[in-house]
Amino acid sequence: MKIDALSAEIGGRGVLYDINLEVGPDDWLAIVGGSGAGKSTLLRAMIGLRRPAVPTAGTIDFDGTPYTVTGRGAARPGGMAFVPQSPAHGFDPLRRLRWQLAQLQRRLGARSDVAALLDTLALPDPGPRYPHQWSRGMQQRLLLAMALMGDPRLLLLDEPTSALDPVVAARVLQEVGRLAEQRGFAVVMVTHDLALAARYATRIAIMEGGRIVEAGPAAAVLTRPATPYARELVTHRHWHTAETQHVAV
Ligand SMILES: Nc1ncnc2c1ncn2[C@@H]1O[C@H](COP(=O)(O)OP(=O)(O)OP(=O)(O)O)[C@@H](O)[C@H]1O
Repeated sequence: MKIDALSAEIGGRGVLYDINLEVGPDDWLAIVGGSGAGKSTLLRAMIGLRRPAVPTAGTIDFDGTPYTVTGRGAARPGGMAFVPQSPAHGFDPLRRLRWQLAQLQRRLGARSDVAALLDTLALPDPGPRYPHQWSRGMQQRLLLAMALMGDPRLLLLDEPTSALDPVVAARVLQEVGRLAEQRGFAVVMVTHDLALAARYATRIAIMEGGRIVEAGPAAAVLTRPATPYARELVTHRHWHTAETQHVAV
């Protein structure tokens, strides 16, 4: 994916300014930054969602198919899957999980082995349960399984571990990494947690005030931060990165 000069606003107020970003087929990009920096807005723009933020400029090219994000009814190409931050935004609360899984399977055709995916993500068969009868963490993992059922080439994760305890979070992200390698998809992950980005991402983009203030290979951003905000984020930490072990800063 290549994003060129993307800007967006909510109710006339700018929330993204001149975003330029590339994600390669084998990348795991972490978008890091404080609350309100625009991380979720950027992720939503990537997948073509035009609410609440409306893109006002820019183009996005995915897999060689450029699409203008500003046009009305701008259609995004297939091949992307999005897992929202809150499971409440992913499920119909009044339908059994089993029914929701079956609907998706029907729509996609039998592209993935659902039982194997559930097993990989340490989930039982949902049986007759409704969404509220599963913990938020289980719901979030089920949304991830459902995103992977469509065999995406790009998986977009918004705060994927926010509902998970640290042990489960590590296991889930490890599985995502394994599946990404096995099935050949790229990952874009929004997170507050720079340690998480350091552990899994190959590239890191740091956002502040709707702008990307720094982006590059994870090891470079973590060891040689060029901007004051990035320096503040990474100072006095010992990071384990996907590329290097024990990068001492
Ligand atoms: N529904 C909304 N209505 C009005 N403003 C919004 C809405 N959603 C987001 N914003 C504003 O857009 C800006 C970017 O928000 P966004 O959620 O993208 O930030 P974020 O970096 O993902 O934050 P967080 O880490 O807290 O989720 C913020 O200033 C936020 O207040």
